[in-house]
Amino acid sequence: MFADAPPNARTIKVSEIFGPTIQGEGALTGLPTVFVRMGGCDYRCSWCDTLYAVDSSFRDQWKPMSPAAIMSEVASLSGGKPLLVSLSGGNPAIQPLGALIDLGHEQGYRFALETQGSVVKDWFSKLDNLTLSPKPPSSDMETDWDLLANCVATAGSDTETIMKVVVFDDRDYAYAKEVHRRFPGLRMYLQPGNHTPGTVEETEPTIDMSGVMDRMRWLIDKVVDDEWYDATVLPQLHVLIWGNERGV
Ligand SMILES: C[S@@+](CC[C@H](N)C(=O)[O-])C[C@H]1O[C@@H](n2cnc3c(N)ncnc32)[C@H](O)[C@@H]1O
Ligand SMILES: Nc1nc2[nH]cc(C(=O)O)c2c(=O)[nH]1
Ligand code: SF4
Ligand SMILES: [Mg+2]
Repeated sequence: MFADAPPNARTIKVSEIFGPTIQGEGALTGLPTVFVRMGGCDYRCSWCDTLYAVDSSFRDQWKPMSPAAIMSEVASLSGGKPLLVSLSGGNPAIQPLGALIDLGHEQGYRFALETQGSVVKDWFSKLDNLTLSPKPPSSDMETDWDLLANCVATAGSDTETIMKVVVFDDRDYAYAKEVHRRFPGLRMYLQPGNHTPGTVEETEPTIDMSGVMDRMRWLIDKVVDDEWYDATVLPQLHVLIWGNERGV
């Protein structure tokens, strides 16, 4: 299990590294990317689609890795050619990722990170792209608006920061509008929720694709009827292609 260096302050807990695939969500949708998924999360969203990187029963599958070991695996997947690396989780903001980003940048890679905005790190300013995905009411999580604003401020102007809100219902839609009201300068991405994301027992269940499509159509109608013309509505492209499959 501990093939890498023993855990220390710079060791990163990794659930999985996979790709290249396409980025399936948000502003970078369609771009070839290698994913590095960190283990552990300070949230527990009711509909989380990656419980294997959240629930502590999977902890022994999260491998402590050094930045060099992670970049070596990324390079072996990409054939040594620099590309976009997407850092996700779990909440990747819990991990010490500054040295990893520095090392990857030296080698020509670019870094995007997805986080809910509940933990702020000074290395956010090193990222090329930051996707903040604050959680709407259907998740059963509470938003700390000050922490979210702090994430935006810490990332600064050299990082391209966007907001991506998952929407299941009318209350979630109203929440997304509130995010936009508070952060009018940031592009808003609306992502329809997948209500069949799996459980701790079954991490790759059959997806209700027609239900996901129904929600996508409902969300498009909602945005158009509301004349919210600077919002971008996008499905989880990888989910449309591969359903709930892991590692794609
Ligand atoms: C699994 S999370 C990991 C990163 C971070 N913890 C976060 O939530 O932003 C990556 C993205 O997947 C979204 N997501 C998780 N479960 C989902 C579901 N059932 N339907 C649609 N999007 C989902 C999250 O909202 C987030 O935008
Ligand atoms: N292809 C692909 N795109 C993604 N965008 C965000 C993902 C995530 O789970 O964070 C994800 C993922 O797991 N796969
Ligand atoms: S914050 Fe992200 S990883 Fe954590 S439980 Fe919610 S969706 Fe899952
Ligand atoms: Mg996912």
